[in-house]
Amino acid sequence: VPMASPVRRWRRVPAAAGDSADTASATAPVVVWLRNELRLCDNPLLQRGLQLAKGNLQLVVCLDPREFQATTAFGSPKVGELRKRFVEECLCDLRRRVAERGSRLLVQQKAPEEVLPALVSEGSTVLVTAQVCSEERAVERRVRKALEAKGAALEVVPAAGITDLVGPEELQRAGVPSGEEFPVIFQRFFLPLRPFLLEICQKGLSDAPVNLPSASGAELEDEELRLTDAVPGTDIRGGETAGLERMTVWLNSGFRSYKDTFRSLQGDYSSRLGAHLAYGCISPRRLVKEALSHGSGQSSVHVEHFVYEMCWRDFFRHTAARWGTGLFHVAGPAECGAHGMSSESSWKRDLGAERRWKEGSTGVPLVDAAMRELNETGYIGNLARQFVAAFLIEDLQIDWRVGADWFEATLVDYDVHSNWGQWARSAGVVPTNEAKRNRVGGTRYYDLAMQRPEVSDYVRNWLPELQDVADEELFSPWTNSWPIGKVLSATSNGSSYSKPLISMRLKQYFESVSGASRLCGLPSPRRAKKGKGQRKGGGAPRATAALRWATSDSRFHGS
Ligand SMILES: Cc1cc2nc3c(=O)[nH]c(=O)nc-3n(C[C@H](O)[C@H](O)[C@H](O)COP(=O)(O)OP(=O)(O)OC[C@H]3O[C@@H](n4cnc5c(N)ncnc54)[C@H](O)[C@@H]3O)c2cc1C
Repeated sequence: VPMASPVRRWRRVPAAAGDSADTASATAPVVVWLRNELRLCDNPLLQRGLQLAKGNLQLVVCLDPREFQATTAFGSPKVGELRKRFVEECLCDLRRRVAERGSRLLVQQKAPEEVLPALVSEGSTVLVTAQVCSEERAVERRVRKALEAKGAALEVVPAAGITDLVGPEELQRAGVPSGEEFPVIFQRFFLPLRPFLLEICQKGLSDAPVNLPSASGAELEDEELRLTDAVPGTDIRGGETAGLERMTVWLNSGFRSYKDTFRSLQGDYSSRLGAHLAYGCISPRRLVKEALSHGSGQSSVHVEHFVYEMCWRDFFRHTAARWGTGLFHVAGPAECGAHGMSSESSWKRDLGAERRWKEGSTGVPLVDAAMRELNETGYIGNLARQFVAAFLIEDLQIDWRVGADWFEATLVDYDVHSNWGQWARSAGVVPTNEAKRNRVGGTRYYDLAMQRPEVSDYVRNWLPELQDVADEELFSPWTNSWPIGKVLSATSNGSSYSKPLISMRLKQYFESVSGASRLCGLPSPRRAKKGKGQRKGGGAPRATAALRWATSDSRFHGS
């Protein structure tokens, strides 16, 4: 199982000729410290570097072991194998694009506060994009201190136009308060902003620079990026080149029916650009601008819905800034406790149930199919994210952060703001609107899935053991099965499948939908053919190393 066997893919190589100190430029280098803006086009951070640098610009990425080799507070790898591979692809692409323009991208597997001071001299400036979450800001503080000791400065460039669609300036223009006053209800952000979006998104877009000033003076060895063992499963390729290609293909294909398809389970139903947005291979403003001006400027429900979803991404970034570390606490931000939303005592820990949820062996086919897809490909669509979250939270009543943590480990498009923000919403520990509140505890997301024509194919595709199970048993295989042990039960075709880990309420729900399917022909299950792409089993990725964040910075500190 590829995910269970981490491979060492980063190999040190000797420094290239010309990298040594004796070729250092007399001018203090300007360093662009890239984190989540791994692109050359539409990159105001890079533009700022070009503006400041007098012939000596160094581009650097630090693969911080506290992130790339660490386990989380819940014991998952902080970055799973599939996301590591995505990042490698991003860096290979960026390195090639930078080299074509006469410079180089330095990649180091060390903490930035070790790397950056070694690149600067007195009077140097290091540029970085502003971030709002605790771990990122803690690293920034350490870097600033280390740089100051060398007479260099850290300049934090606003995120609007780099990683975010909008910042305080654009919010003010739309009459939306920012910072601590940022609205907690999405519509109060989106509706006033929408009329200004096209104009905002046209700002600051630029082609990739034709040339980049050479980087001299760096005394650090470069590290070769090498993709060794391919990790199968995902069709998401990292890098600016792949991101821009995917954007073009998407805008000319699936995008045209997005509102009808975005909550599907199979097929080309959504952009799959989340990972490129998360690592900044493409600019969110570019994507929204291209979406809005696509099809000769003809806006449609599909364009509108896509832009609406893109704004959710920004909404979570601004609310993360508002909630601070409260977003990572089990009861949510303190101000929500005052609303009586949730308390620590209402959540359980059950390692056995957590393991079965993670590996996709809960015995509930819809949930298991989605979890196996997630483990094998690093991706599931929005609908599947919603119902597996609802299952962990509502049915198992497990601490919602176990789920957020597992998504952090497994999603290729993991984004701290959207992930933790969405999980907190699903758990009801941040204020939500009435509609979302009513959904919590309901079967809305299972209903949406069961109405999808592809739902049976989806389950059979990811659960080969149910391949030949009769249609009327597919969503509730326990109904006609024979118990053969504590964990396994035999299905009517003789293969084994987990006994259900499920509340009576949900058990009855799946029995009734299976019954409805028997009686009314809904949801019209069809049998999928075993094809080449057929997945086998799931399997949880293993932690790659035991490094942890210093507890003082931990997102779970004090929770
Ligand atoms: C429990 C849970 C966890 C999630 N974790 C993440 C995460 O870690 N990273 C992430 O990018 N999204 C997350 N989402 C939101 C959403 O499900 C994904 O953005 C989307 O499914 C990614 O697929 P796509 O790129 O094809 O999106 P598309 O549907 O094509 O949308 C385009 C882009 O808009 C943004 N977007 C779309 N829907 C949402 C949304 N509901 N919230 C925030 N942004 C959105 C994403 O950047 C996405 O790539 C989560 C949702 C849930 C319910």
